[in-house]
Amino acid sequence: MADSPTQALDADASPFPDSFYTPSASLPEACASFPCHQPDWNRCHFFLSVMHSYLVAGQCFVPGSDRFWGKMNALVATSRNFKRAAKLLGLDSKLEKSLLIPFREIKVECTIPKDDGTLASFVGFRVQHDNARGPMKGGIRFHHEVDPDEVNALAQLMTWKTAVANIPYGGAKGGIGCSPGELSVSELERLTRVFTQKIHDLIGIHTDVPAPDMGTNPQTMAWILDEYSKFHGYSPAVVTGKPIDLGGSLGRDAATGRGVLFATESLLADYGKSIKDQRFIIQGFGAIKNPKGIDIEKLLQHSAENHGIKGFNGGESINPSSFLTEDCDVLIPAALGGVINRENANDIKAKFIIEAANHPSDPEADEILSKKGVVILPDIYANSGGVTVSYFEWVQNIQGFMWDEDKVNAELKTYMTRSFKGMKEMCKTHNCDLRMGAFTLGVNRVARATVLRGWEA
Ligand SMILES: NC(=O)C1=CN([C@@H]2O[C@H](COP(=O)(O)OP(=O)(O)OC[C@H]3O[C@@H](n4cnc5c(N)ncnc54)[C@H](OP(=O)(O)O)[C@@H]3O)[C@@H](O)[C@H]2O)C=CC1
Ligand SMILES: O=C(O)CCC(=O)C(=O)O
Repeated sequence: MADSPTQALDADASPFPDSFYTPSASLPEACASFPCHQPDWNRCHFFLSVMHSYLVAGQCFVPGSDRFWGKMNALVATSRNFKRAAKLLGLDSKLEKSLLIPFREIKVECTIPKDDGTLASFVGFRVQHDNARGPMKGGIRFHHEVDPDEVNALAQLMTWKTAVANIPYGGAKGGIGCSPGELSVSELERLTRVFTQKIHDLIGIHTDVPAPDMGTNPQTMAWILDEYSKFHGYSPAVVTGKPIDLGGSLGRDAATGRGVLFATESLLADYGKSIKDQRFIIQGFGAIKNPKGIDIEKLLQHSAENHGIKGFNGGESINPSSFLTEDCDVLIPAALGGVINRENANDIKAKFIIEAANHPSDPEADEILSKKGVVILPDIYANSGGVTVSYFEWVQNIQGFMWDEDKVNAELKTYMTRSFKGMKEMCKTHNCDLRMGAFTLGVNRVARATVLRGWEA
């Protein structure tokens, strides 16, 4: 994987054509644009293997990389969407480059004693992508698949997402490559505290404000808050998604999901449809189906009591590998990135895809799905409810005044509805799909703020 994704993105520094670094350069296409001018799969396959040490893995689809087949590198995919938006907006190329390159990339080693006394080392990342519109904002992920390119892509997505939501933030994202399920609570606490010790002077209330993401939760935020406060004094606004007892906001826990609900309502209303008439697939809770509907209360209760959905009698279990391509009207991927790609896009039966997860579909899938007439509500709008209520939490902490839950939810609805309208207007202006509508909305706001702040050193 690329240690420095921005370096990997700088195609000027390489003898290879731009197309070689783009995700559309599938192997045969890359062959055609290669110096050997030999559109031969096997020769290029060999050549790519030999060049492994020169080219940066993950950016150039090195054979053997899990990014080669099907799943596109997250940073390449995100940057490609950004570049399409920059083109639609007619951005100056220097401004475009400046918006793409992250403000700061942090990589730290985190070693902790495990409960059995042995040592375990992990790598933690925080990529601070852009702060033109305000403090950088974004979650911290604990997951075994965390890699620098993906953290970089997620940080970039946060920049456009906060701009789409029109909240006064930039974008950042962090992560530690670990399997949280295999660590005890005390090991997770030590890991979180060591990570915080390594980054505490680079985050802050007006600099960079972390929050939960996959594998982290309010308890993780409480540890970060406590560790940070040892260095800087008690500072609840330094993280959001905290437990309510430490200044967390009512409604933050459910905010991402509630935002997805408002987003789905807006989209379906646009097509003269409503939620109650649709059949849904929601990824991220386990693979069961019931054509008559699932009793969510019972499922939640079963899951809490049994640590998962296994044994739930209100539905039949299905194969996780065919889950996304089951028959339905609305598909909501709500777990990992890259799950909808050129390998399965053709088999998707849904008419609408609501991206609750970050970057669940890549540009190759977008192209296939658009030809099939599938409408995709993009992540940087669809899942922006989480960071929007994080903003409300930060505001409450700074004001020292707590809002009631009805106010939080009502404000969230106002923000989600407003962003939907803004995104649709951009679709009209630029004659584009919803993904580009959201990207042009976000990128344009960040570009304007950047230019207004000026370039004086
Ligand atoms: N938290 C937030 O506020 C926001 C999160 N997001 C995005 O939403 C997505 C989910 O994040 P979040 O809800 O915080 O994460 P959580 O860790 O709370 O939940 C993730 C869920 O996904 C399941 N899961 C993990 N791996 C897979 C897999 N390979 N296939 C199917 N399901 C899987 C997990 O199951 P199990 O526990 O069994 O592993 C878990 O139930 C991410 O893409 C995140 O970036 C977006 C905006 C805001
Ligand atoms: O709540 C936040 O600050 C960030 C949430 C997040 O990581 C996301 O929207 O992807």
